Amino acid sequence: MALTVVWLRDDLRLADNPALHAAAERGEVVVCYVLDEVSEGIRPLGGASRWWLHHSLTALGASLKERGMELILRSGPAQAVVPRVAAECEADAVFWNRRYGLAERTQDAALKASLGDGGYAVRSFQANLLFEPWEVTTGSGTPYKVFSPFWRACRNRPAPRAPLGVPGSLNGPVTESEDLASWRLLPYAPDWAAGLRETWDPGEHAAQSRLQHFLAETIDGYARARELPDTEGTSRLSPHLRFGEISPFQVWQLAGADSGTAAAGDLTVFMQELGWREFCWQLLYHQPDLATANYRPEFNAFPWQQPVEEELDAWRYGRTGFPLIDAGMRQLWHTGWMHNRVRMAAGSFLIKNMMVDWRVGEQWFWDTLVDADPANNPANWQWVAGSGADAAPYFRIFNPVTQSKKFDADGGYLRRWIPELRSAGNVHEPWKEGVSGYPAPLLDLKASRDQALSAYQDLRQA
Ligand SMILES: Cc1cc2nc3c(=O)[nH]c(=O)nc-3n(C[C@H](O)[C@H](O)[C@H](O)COP(=O)(O)OP(=O)(O)OC[C@H]3O[C@@H](n4cnc5c(N)ncnc54)[C@H](O)[C@@H]3O)c2cc1C
Repeated sequence: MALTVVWLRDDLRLADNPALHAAAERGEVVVCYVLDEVSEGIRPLGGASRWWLHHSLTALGASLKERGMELILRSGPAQAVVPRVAAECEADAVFWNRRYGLAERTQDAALKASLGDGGYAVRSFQANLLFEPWEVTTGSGTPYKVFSPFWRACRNRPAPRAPLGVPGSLNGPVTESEDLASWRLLPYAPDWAAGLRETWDPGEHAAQSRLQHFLAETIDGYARARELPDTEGTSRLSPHLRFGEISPFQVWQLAGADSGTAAAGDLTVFMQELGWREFCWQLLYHQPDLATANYRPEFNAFPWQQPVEEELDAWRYGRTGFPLIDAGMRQLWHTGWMHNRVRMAAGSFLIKNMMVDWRVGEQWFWDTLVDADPANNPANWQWVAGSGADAAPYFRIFNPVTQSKKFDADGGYLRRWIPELRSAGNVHEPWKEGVSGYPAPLLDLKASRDQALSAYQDLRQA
């Protein structure tokens, strides 16, 4: 009897899981997840992501149990652990869905070779991106560096495939599994995850409900509402997509099927956001050190300032004295998520007003976001810095006051996240009236903006 080990990674779902589907079609299945915190080059998860992973694995284990299956948990170097699991359960095949980071691809290629040598059938599948990064290239075969032509080229390709269902039947033997609690993915002493628990419900069922809710309630008006941090105007699918609890194919198809009711413009903008996700991943595929190296090497000469720890903490914990930045950073600290417009403003403030290297902010987001994504996070930080592909122009410095007046005119978002400002008259510029208990501005917006502009101009002329 054929028996396939399905090695899950960033694809913690049963539906639209091509590796699982193909394995179930050939015979018995063992589903396994490996916590690999030791293999070289694999970026260790941040705290919020570890919290998410724990709950996502719990949800997946429960879904498998309903079908009479066990989720097999192992830790250690995947290179050794996966073959061991395959040998223990006397499998004849190992399947997985593709990953796109260099260290991950290198690991997968080595495993494919060694398992193949050992007589196993090994297959990998496209599951987590709508378009394989190597398939979308310019006429001369090079990767796209600008989003719009990249996305146009994607849209000119055959439409993404229809998603697969949950395999009709799943069965297979049980082999030894580690205890999830022993992995200590959840924070303890202190337990800082109360806000995450209040806000999120990880797992495939919750991801599906969130998508349904978004398409029924929120997609109408998305193009405008997505800019307003005080509105639930976006899908909040990002952590579910990050951990593969839902696939982009499922989102794509359901959103497309909804086109009868939603305005075409809203759908186009939403699908374009999924396109940005594809774009970030193709950037990472072609520049694997996206989280550590400037995409534009001329930025290597940028005069970043050595951050003062107290000032950095003021940014991290929402005490800069600029309400939009503080509201965003407190939302992030409490819920593990921040609205996109505020992410851009908070990033711009750190990089351009405080002149701190974008990598410092990227690492903080990596630790604190539940959707911390190996491609989206560095690509967006580099976009804000101006050092990335198709990046914001160097002279674009978000003014936190103008931004909050424009996108949170009545101050609802600011008041929600900054209790000190709840009864302030001028919530956008509290320093004008002096609100007790709320910090004075960390810096002079105009002087810091001029300083950044001059540094960016020097860089251009160099
Ligand atoms: C400095 C900075 C850091 C960021 N870090 C991350 C990160 O680690 N992980 C992450 O998923 N997104 C990141 N983003 C992009 C964006 O802020 C989030 O994807 C979005 O806020 C998630 O909310 P949502 O699911 O409601 O988005 P929606 O508006 O509903 O969009 C749907 C999906 O499209 C994708 N998407 C949307 N915007 C972008 C974008 N700019 N780039 C890439 N994909 C996008 C996401 O997968 C998102 O879930 C970052 C943006 C900035 C400015």
